[in-house]
Amino acid sequence: MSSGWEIRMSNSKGIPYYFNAATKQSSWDAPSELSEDQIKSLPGSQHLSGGSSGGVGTITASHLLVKHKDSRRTSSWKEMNITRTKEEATDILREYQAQVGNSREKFEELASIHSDCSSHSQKGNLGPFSKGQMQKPFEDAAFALQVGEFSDIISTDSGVHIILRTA
Ligand SMILES: Cn1nc(-c2ccccc2)cc1C(=O)N[C@H](Cc1nc2ccccc2[nH]1)C(=O)O
Repeated sequence: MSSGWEIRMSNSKGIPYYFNAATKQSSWDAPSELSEDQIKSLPGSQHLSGGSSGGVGTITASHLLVKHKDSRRTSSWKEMNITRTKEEATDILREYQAQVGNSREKFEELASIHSDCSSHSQKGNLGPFSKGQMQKPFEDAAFALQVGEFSDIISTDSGVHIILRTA
């Protein structure tokens, strides 16, 4: 007998939630009455990180990148030749961090406007990725996050970043 539960993807938050079509209940957390195996067998389980769509150990994250003169690529969709220093880039990103607080909406707004990554066009969303795909400092920080959590400022060869894990 089906429990009526299914897993859906929240478009506004970009993270999965549990919905029961019979009772119309919805919850960000897995229903306590379901076992791990039952959850993995629910309709929509591919939305769970590590589901069939992304493979084992796949997460989804967004980021806001500020490049500097020592970045691997010193141009972006915004600027042909980025000359700010790493210290200046970090100060800029700290200001964005203060404006974002814990707001995903504000983060996406600022990433869309200010991120020096071409993912700015997707509100900073990089899509799903597994270990071994991103620069190591970025991967380490992103995989250490819980879904919905922001990283502190981290540095890669591309510049300085703030990461939000979304799935
Ligand atoms: C890894 N990646 N994904 C996208 C992307 C994803 C979805 C939609 C559009 C662009 C862009 C990039 C990328 O490497 N962008 C670079 C900057 C950059 N360097 C990164 C290092 C780690 C993670 C993300 C990063 N983004 C650029 O534009 O110069």
